[in-house]
Amino acid sequence: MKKANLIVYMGGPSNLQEIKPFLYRLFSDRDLINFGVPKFLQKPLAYMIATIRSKKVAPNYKAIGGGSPTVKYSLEIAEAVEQKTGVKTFVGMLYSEPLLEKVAEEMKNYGAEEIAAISLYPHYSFATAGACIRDVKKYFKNAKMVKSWCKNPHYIKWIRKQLKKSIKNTKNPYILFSAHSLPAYLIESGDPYVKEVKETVSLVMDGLNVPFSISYQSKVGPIKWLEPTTEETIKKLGKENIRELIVFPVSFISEHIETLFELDVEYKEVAEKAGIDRYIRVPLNHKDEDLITAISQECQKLLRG
Ligand SMILES: C=CC1=C(C)c2cc3[nH]c(cc4nc(cc5[nH]c(cc1n2)c(C)c5CCC(=O)O)C(CCC(=O)O)=C4C)c(C)c3C=C
Ligand SMILES: [Fe+2]
Repeated sequence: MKKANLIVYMGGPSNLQEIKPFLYRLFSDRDLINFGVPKFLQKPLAYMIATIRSKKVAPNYKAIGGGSPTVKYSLEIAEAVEQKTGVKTFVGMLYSEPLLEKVAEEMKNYGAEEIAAISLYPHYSFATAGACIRDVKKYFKNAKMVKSWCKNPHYIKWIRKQLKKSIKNTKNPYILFSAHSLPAYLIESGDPYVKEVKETVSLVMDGLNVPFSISYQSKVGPIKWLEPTTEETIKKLGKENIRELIVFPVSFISEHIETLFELDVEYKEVAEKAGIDRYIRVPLNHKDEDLITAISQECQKLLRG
């Protein structure tokens, strides 16, 4: 049987022209965001929001080089996983090129019969990894799926290693794990995302004697999202006399708009205004051996035997 790995993710706009179609696909996905309108209105509403939001966020994408590095970095991860596992590794995105729909055709032409699919979200949420699994199953009924990999020892080691490097020359550091937010209605319906983020953080902090907490960033629109927000938490820590703040973007594995702009530009300014002298945002090295090993191991476990 011919084996293949499939890496699935949300994607990102690689240039400014791709922002609107990316946002349209994203807001059309009722599992990612349910506006509470009848199903037939989701797409027209998504089109309206994408039209307005693409203009709002274009300057942010311009500021980080004219597009998102997400697709490029995901392809680099796939290349490294292919080398490590010796198994042909494909990348399919839900909301941008290379669209999963087309990649599934390529995989069928390749003759992939036994497929291990993994999303680049380490933590399971109905909205993210759940949506990836849903779409993989549309094309490959028998694909074996990694649901979540938030406790993989190499993933934990990857975070610890980067954190230790960032803490090295500090005196009284405080670590803030900033996770992507989720609409509160998802958690109320039993979504395990918050629980899984806490599990990762608890494994990472085991034996590290540094104060820490978790906050949530990147909420979109007027509905209720997870709390506390990263912005409010930074302000609060400033008031509590924290002067060295280490920020780790915990639900992400590579750099993108929300690390390079929201954390590095917007929240850096918030921290400065809050009186924090050192604001250290931990970089995400997506090519690191431990991260590649974590993803490779998860795929290998499914294809073994
Ligand atoms: C509207 C609902 C959204 C939910 C729910 C959501 C959850 C969620 N997203 C990530 C990871 C990423 N999100 C990224 C960008 C992004 N996300 C949303 C919306 C939701 N995300 C939007 C509208 C955007 C585009 C940027 C913007 O307009 O603000 C990205 C980066 C994509 C890129 O540009 O490269 C990532 C990565 C997680 C982990 C998550 C919940 C667990
Ligand atoms: Fe998002």
